[in-house]
Amino acid sequence: MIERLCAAHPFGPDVREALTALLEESTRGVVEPLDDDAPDHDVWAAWTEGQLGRPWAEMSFLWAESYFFRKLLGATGYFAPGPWRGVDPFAPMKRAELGSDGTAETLAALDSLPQLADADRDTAVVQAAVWGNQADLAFQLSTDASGTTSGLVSGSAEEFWSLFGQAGQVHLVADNAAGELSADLVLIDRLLTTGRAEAVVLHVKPNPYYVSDAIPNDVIEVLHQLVGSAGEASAIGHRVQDALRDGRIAVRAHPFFCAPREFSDMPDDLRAEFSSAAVTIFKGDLNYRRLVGDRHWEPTRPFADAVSHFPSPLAALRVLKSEAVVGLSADTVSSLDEGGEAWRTQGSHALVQTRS
Ligand SMILES: O=P(O)(O)OC[C@H]1O[C@](O)(CO)[C@@H](O)[C@@H]1O
Repeated sequence: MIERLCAAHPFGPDVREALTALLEESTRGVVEPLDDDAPDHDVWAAWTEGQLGRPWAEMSFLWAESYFFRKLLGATGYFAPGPWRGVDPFAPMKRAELGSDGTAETLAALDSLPQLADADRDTAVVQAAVWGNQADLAFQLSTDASGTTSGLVSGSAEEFWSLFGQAGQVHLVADNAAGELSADLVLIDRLLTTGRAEAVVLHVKPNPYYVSDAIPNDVIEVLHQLVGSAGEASAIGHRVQDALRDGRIAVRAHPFFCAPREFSDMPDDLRAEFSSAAVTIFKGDLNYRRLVGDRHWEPTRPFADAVSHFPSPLAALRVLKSEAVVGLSADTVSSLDEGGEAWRTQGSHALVQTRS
């Protein structure tokens, strides 16, 4: 990742040295404090309490990844006065994905939506939102993911839609930008146009994170792409734009979304927001880890038990890329295990799980 960033940006010696030092620290060293005075310094001081001086190799996966991305931003000068302030170091990679043939094909395929019967259209937008999560640049950098799809290990589009009764405020906790976020905006448009949601809050990351995670600027980029496309993609883009203008869609970026913490530890203000939601939709693998707890659970543990801490009805739409998984039937687990594939981690299986 660091090599890719140095190839993508004309960083000077100071930034390159800071990135090399981060590579050394995170692969062979101990956890060092932040050496910048960014506005989030104090909040990170609390999150790093008791962790400084410990070898990186001993830190939990979730904690280490979040801290790594925070340190990486510090090293690129994201928080410091100078030319790199506020520059998303992952923007070239996200832009390449957004402008790719794959994304263009996905957007062109939206033209078939208006011809579908309502139920089929419902299924199609949920499937697109689930499998859109395959397009994750951090995962592609760390695995040899082939992009093949093997189906849902749990749940269905029908289960997802059964969560929605009377229209209320729906929250969507987004994951990746570009292709995945396009599919999320299509889902949001469906929620609003079918009257299942009267308003939607779209939660994105406050800072660049996990390479391709969406930040507020990515919402604008994806919207431009939709509006500038032809056919149904453009129609959806215009409807989403109108909904942003009249407040039916709000975009928020709470600092907790880049925290090395699970959702059971979320701060009171965020908990209060979710408490008023009719439904909260969680996208992606990392949000799932943070939702059910990033542990080696028995995969048959009921999903409702694992998310009992969460204050609103919820749905998780996720491609499996890491070990944590719950809510599967014993038969599903044994047949997946017998298949001999790395089904939990290779990004070829997905799930839809809900709790009303
Ligand atoms: O974008 P997603 O679906 O949250 O996936 C990110 C996943 O990729 C990884 O960074 C690498 O496998 C996981 O740690 C993480 O859960």
